[in-house]
Amino acid sequence: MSALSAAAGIVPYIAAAQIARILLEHTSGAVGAVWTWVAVGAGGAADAANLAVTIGGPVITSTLLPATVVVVTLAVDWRVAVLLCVIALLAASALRHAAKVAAEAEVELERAAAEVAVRAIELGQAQPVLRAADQAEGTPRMNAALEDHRDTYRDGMDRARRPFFLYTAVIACGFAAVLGLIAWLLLSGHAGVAEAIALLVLATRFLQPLGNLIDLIGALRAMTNKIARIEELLASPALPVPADPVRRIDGADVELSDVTFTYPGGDAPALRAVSMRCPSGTTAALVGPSGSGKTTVTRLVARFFDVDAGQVCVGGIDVRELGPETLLDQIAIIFQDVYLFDDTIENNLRLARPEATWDELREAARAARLDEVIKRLPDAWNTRVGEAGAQLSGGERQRVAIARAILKQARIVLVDEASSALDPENEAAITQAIVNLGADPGRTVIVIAHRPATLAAADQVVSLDAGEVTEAGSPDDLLRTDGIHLVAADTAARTSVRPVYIVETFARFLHPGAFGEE
Ligand SMILES: Nc1ncnc2c1ncn2[C@@H]1O[C@H](COP(=O)(O)OP(=O)(O)OP(=O)(O)O)[C@@H](O)[C@H]1O
Repeated sequence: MSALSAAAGIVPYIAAAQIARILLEHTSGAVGAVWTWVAVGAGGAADAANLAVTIGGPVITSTLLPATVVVVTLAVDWRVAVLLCVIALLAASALRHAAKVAAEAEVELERAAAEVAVRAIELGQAQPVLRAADQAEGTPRMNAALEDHRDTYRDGMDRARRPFFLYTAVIACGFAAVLGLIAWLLLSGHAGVAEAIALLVLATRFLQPLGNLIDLIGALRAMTNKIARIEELLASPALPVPADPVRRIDGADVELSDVTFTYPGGDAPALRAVSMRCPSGTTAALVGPSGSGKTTVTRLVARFFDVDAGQVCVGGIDVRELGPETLLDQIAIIFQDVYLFDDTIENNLRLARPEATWDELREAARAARLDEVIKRLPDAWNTRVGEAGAQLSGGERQRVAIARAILKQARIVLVDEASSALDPENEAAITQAIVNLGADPGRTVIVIAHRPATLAAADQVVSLDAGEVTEAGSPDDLLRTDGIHLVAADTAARTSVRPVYIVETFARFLHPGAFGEE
């Protein structure tokens, strides 16, 4: 057979393969989903359908194209077609195994990656403290933890990669076997040159997309994991919304009656039979050692969780009967670490009420003692605060949050007072800002207090320990009882100030006359 006729002979095969490729590259939907299931392993039909939509095209090309090539090959030589089928089955089974092992390794890998990221952020955030202790590169414990998680991450990467080598080996061996078979067919006279070349082209078209599946399977697995995480999040039960929610709160008093609450998955109740009442227009200071339940009280008032027993009422209405927006419209929460957007001070404030007038902005800033900060800034209200508000100190950021709460006209403000050491100016300003917050007769403030001045300015102090109320009363009442020691211990622990100093400072606030300061 001349070279010309051999070349002419393979044209129909190549044309058939190209037509098949074009057809398959434009096929979508169900077939892709079936093959995606094979590739993804235990992925699930719903995920497969989702994935077929997004990366279905390449998957179809990489899977249906080889299937069609097998059919075309069958017309040329059944033995090569059978061998291709065997290779396809072995490859599918190797791929399923690889996907399963990779999925298991990836869970471990993601946990380690998250841990490494947290440690790295911690290392960055703790730089001031570490530098002060001449340990800028991290404490040995910190570095050991980082090293440990890095090793886990490396192991996970290796474990996830290993099974794919098996798949590559199957494809490579398969190609060698096909070459051998074609050579034997040619040499034994079972196939002519044209047929042998056509079979070679078909085999290449068959194996090439199978090789591409390795890359696709990684993308598919990553997507499946992400979808699983989103589904897990969406599956977490929402708090029940009343069929006919109350849409108006008239008062601002907050009352917890006999509240017992355990966090989902928690072993012990975070609060046990806690009762406290904060009349409208008053400020209640929560104190107690770490883990005593102060934050939990504020979370329950904002209805982040529902109580197990008892009742939380706002304006006399059980928070479970209120529409979620109605409650959150009335509440402002000031966290210890205030997040600010990398925008101007003005825009960071306007977040609370975009339509606020300039007078309202200025008044909120004045009450929050933010005006003096703004005056010092190079562009006053137009100064950008930097990423996460990095241009401002922690105390100044908390003043921005207080100004936001005032601007929002929230009737209930929940404050977790900054516990980090503040300079005297910031400390006095924040205390004054919290006092100003509570000065509005229509507003109730619940503050997790870490400073004597804040305690002294409150209308009542509620002292918690191990989820129970141990003391409650006016600051004066508390001073007369042992409660002051508890307050002193907690505040001292947080501020690294000697308890005796705290007790004395607190007493000076309440009874300046006794210290000759009147
Ligand atoms: N999300 C949570 N899941 C499970 N348990 C939690 C959760 N948050 C807090 N707890 C537990 O509930 C108890 C009360 O915690 P809470 O944060 O209210 O205390 P706290 O007095 O505010 O402490 P701190 O002053 O350290 O912030 C603690 O035992 C704590 O471990």
